[in-house]
Amino acid sequence: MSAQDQIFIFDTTLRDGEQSPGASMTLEEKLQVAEILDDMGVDIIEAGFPIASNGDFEAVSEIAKRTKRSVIAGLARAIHADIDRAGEAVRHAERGRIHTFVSTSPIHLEHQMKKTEAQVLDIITDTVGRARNLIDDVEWSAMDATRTPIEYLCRCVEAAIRAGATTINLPDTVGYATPDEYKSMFEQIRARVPDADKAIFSVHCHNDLGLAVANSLAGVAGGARQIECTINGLGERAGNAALEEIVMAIRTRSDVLPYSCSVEPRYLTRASKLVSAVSGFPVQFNKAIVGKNAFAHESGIHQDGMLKNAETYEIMRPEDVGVKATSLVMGKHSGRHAFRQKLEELGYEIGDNAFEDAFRRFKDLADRKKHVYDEDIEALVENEIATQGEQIKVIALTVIAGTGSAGKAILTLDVDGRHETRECTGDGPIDATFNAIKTIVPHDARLSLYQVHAVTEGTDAQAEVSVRLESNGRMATGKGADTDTLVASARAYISALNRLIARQSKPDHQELKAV
Ligand SMILES: CC(=O)SCCNC(=O)CCNC(=O)[C@H](O)C(C)(C)COP(=O)(O)OP(=O)(O)OC[C@H]1O[C@@H](n2cnc3c(N)ncnc32)[C@H](O)[C@@H]1OP(=O)(O)O
Ligand SMILES: CC(C)C(=O)C(=O)O
Ligand SMILES: [Mg+2]
Repeated sequence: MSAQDQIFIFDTTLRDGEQSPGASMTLEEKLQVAEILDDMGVDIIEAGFPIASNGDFEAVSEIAKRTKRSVIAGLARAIHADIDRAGEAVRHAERGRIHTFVSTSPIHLEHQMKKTEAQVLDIITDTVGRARNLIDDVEWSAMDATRTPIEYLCRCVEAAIRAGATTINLPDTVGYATPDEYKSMFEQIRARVPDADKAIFSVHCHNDLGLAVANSLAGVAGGARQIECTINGLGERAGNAALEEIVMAIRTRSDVLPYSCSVEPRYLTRASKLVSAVSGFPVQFNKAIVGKNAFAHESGIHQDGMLKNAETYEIMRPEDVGVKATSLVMGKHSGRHAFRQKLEELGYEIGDNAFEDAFRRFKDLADRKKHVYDEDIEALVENEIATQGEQIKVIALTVIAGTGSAGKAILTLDVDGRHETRECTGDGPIDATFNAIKTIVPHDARLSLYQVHAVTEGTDAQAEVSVRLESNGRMATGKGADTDTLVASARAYISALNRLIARQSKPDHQELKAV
């Protein structure tokens, strides 16, 4: 690959990213972000806008002093005081850059700058020249370049290069461009501006129409070799192009994007988490590369494919971006292949009939529960194993409970293949349920333990109930799990009762212990 195919990654999380309303970071937080950006191999870190406040100045200066590898840039308007302040802030950097910008579009010139085209051309020559007197590395940006007539933009770029700008950034400030337009803008400027080859061209895209990454790559196809982007796509309004998406697009599609960049992708997940934590902006679950679901699969057909060969449904390896492993999330869309794999992971080997029963109960559970955790599956399988071959089974339970009346339970049990239903009251719904059991299966066992605990967190968590029954010096403990505590209680009671009955049919000399 030739040197011209190198893409320079310019991260502006600490400047444009911080401009997101509510994303302000403290000095300490900015230092942490700068450190990881430097470690991951970002070429240029835009550390802030030094004239904006003393805090911003201090952050840029500190980052400039501490950063080992990356170029440190400070932003400045086309105003002497801004440029001098930026120069002062990056003075201590191994490699510093002043990034100065001015509007070029008619709407900005008329309404914001209140300047003519000729005045702005003079300002460019003057301010880029001033920056260049302070430092060798000067970037000039044409704010709102994509809404600027191409002839005038050519003259502005020419003036900036002539005054000493080494990087020319043509931002899509308001996220208005389409990929073809953006590519064509770079092609035209590079073809028409004298000495265009003396500068590196740069893209800076906003995501107002969701095109920031596509536009950035289109700009590169048009000849740009620097990409300005942010971690998690943080930035003004809908944000900037996301660094992690750019880096992984270049790596993953090297067949059609023949460029190299020096960012080590293993840091991407860690950087994303850090920026999310310090900015307070959560990362959406389905965000490309760094979203919680970017390497997670729930549907059976995809899980089946993943188990056979990960490339069936994944175009990147999770470990390449710092994610430990693909996760096969168990849920209502999962199939038998994934369920069996999960059971193996959890250390269960069960026969085909028990497997089918457990799978059916898992599907029922997943229909009722948003997240099915490993603990849920463990509870379900333990229950399946424990109740295999049992004489009595819970078929249905309806409970009426509340203030002002006794609890009522309508219970159907399968006893040796016969379904029997009884309605009973009690001191609360659990007492009513246990009374119904006693009515269907009369017995003299005493309840000596009743315990409930939640298998996982959340209001839809499964309850795991333990029940211990004692009779004639023998005891048996049963467990039941369900999202409904009352159903879990009935199952636990029945499980204990089945065991007690089984034990009572064994010879007397066998000592019975709690299971
Ligand atoms: C596309 C971008 O992301 S641009 C960067 C945006 N980022 C920020 O604005 C964050 C930091 N900004 C700030 O802290 C403040 O806006 C400051 C310190 C820069 C300026 O504050 P103030 O002097 O109070 O001005 P205010 O912000 O109200 O208005 C901006 C002024 O800068 C002018 N201006 C805007 N861009 C430029 C530019 N590139 N070059 C020169 N002047 C500019 C505006 O025309 C306006 O000037 P006016 O006061 O003569 O009308
Ligand atoms: C300051 C410039 C580069 C900018 O952020 C933009 O135009 O979006
Ligand atoms: Mg911007």
